[in-house]
Amino acid sequence: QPTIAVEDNSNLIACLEYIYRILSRKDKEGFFQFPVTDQLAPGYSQIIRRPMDFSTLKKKIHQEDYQTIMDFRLDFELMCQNAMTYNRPETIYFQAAKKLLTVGTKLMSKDKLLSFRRSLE
Ligand SMILES: CC(=O)c1cc(-c2ccccn2)c2ncccn12
Repeated sequence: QPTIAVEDNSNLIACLEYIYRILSRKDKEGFFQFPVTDQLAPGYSQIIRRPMDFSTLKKKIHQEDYQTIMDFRLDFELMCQNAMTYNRPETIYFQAAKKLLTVGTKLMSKDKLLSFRRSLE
């Protein structure tokens, strides 16, 4: 009776939840908690082709859409880049995105992930 190999993603999900919580708490103004609406940001859905926000990141973690921390990091970076594409550099949204991106990049830096992965071996 062949056993179906089911990936045990529980460690990965616990890691992603931990990283998500740290980053989400950095967004004190709540700018990134939910999808940006065209009411808030005129023309947003025409300019930003792949919207992303913390509520979507969280949903994808629990839907097990992320196979690695790097997959999650790509969506996190997309969320910050969107804000730095739509909003002008002098806006609070652009500056909040830039700060958030710095925190996330440090938290999920390549060397950190590498040493973490080695610690699991
Ligand atoms: C993230 C982003 O680009 C954003 C969030 C918001 C936002 C999010 C929640 C409450 C108020 N504003 C926003 N408003 C206008 C233009 C852009 N934004």
